[in-house]
Amino acid sequence: MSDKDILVRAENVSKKFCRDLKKSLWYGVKDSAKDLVGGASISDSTSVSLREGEFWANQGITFEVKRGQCLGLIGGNGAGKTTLLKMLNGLIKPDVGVIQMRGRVGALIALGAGFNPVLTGRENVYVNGSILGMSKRETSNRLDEIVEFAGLRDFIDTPVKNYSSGMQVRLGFSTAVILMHPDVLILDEVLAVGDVGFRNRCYKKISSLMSNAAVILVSHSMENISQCANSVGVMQKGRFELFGEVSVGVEAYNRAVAQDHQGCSVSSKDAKSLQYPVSSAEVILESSVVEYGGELKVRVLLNTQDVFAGAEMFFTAFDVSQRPVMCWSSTRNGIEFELLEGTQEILFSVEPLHLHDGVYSWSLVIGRRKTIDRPVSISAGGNFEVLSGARPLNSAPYLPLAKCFKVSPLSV
Ligand SMILES: Nc1ncnc2c1ncn2[C@@H]1O[C@H](COP(=O)(O)OP(=O)(O)OP(=O)(O)O)[C@@H](O)[C@H]1O
Repeated sequence: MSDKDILVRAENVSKKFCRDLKKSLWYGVKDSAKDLVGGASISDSTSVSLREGEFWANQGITFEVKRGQCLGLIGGNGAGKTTLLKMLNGLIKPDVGVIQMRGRVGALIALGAGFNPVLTGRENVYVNGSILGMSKRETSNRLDEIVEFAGLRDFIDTPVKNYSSGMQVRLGFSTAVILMHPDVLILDEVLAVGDVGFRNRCYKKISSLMSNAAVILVSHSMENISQCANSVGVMQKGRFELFGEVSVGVEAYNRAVAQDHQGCSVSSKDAKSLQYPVSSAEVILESSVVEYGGELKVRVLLNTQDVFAGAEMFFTAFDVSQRPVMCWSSTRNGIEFELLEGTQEILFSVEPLHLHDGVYSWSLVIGRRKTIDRPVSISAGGNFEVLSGARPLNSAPYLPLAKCFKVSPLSV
């Protein structure tokens, strides 16, 4: 691959923001005035140093993405991923460093990015086409494909302000990919609001686009990152903590999350995770680090508003690619139990843990047994790590046993 195939290049890029709105506005006025008078240079001391209230949202970012490559950007909330994408797309400019983009850039960074809410979907596609310098006929030639891919045939003449967030993303993605034929495609987490079917179509489209383009993808789903990316940048506090192989980056990220979250709690406000009669739940692993062959002790604190008979519990572990590698189920272990009314503690241990070295994510689901129509009552998740005794991992998920299982009421 020659230098011509490098479509994205960032060299020592840094961006600072100010936490205080008033100061931020004042600094903005001062910087603009300075720009007008002489132009602030990269070595300008106000550019490279922080003033009161400022912080680095991105610092010293250097990387390249070539044609045919997909870079995944991962990191916790506020790590600086979106800020970097905005600089790559030219929405904001770096305070320090240089960004070079080659070819046409298609980006989906915010919901409905670039769409005029009062115009219909169709009108927005034409507006986007004319911004790209396309004739009406050229846009018309691609409109059918855009509408088809977005699955919005019945809504293409509806104003975009009446679209759901998923519909906005559908049109945004289709326009960015099919209308623009981008050389560089930049995608933020927004795809997450699309339904599973549309997301799968998007990932297929991204794979086919990659033969001729470079893709930069931000996602909190390690499954999506593992599926699409062939290199990864792990961001923390605006810097690349690690840059390189996907599996190494995902594992490092999961390890950091595991240290942060040994347990997980959900309250009744989290309607997706919790259903009547459970009003709050906390799931705690006794230790987030377990030896190969050891046991994983799990403590669940539940508050239920009613007796919940015929309950069933699943504890599933997933590897870095989000493939299930172990599934423990109370029913398979011959355990019948019911949730009591009020506060209670459920203790159980999963063993033996035949998982090789690495970081795993887990999910815990309690549902009503055999009722598929109301399957989930609580669902929670976090991470744990297995140490020592690396052994080959069976490709099929395995079903461990329970050493003990106990439900006891707790007085509050
Ligand atoms: N316009 C702005 N003014 C001030 N601070 C900002 C601005 N935009 C972003 N920030 C801050 O910069 C930091 C990085 O934000 P950014 O949106 O890049 O994080 P992120 O990694 O994309 O997070 P998430 O995963 O939650 O989307 C955060 O502390 C955020 O509050």
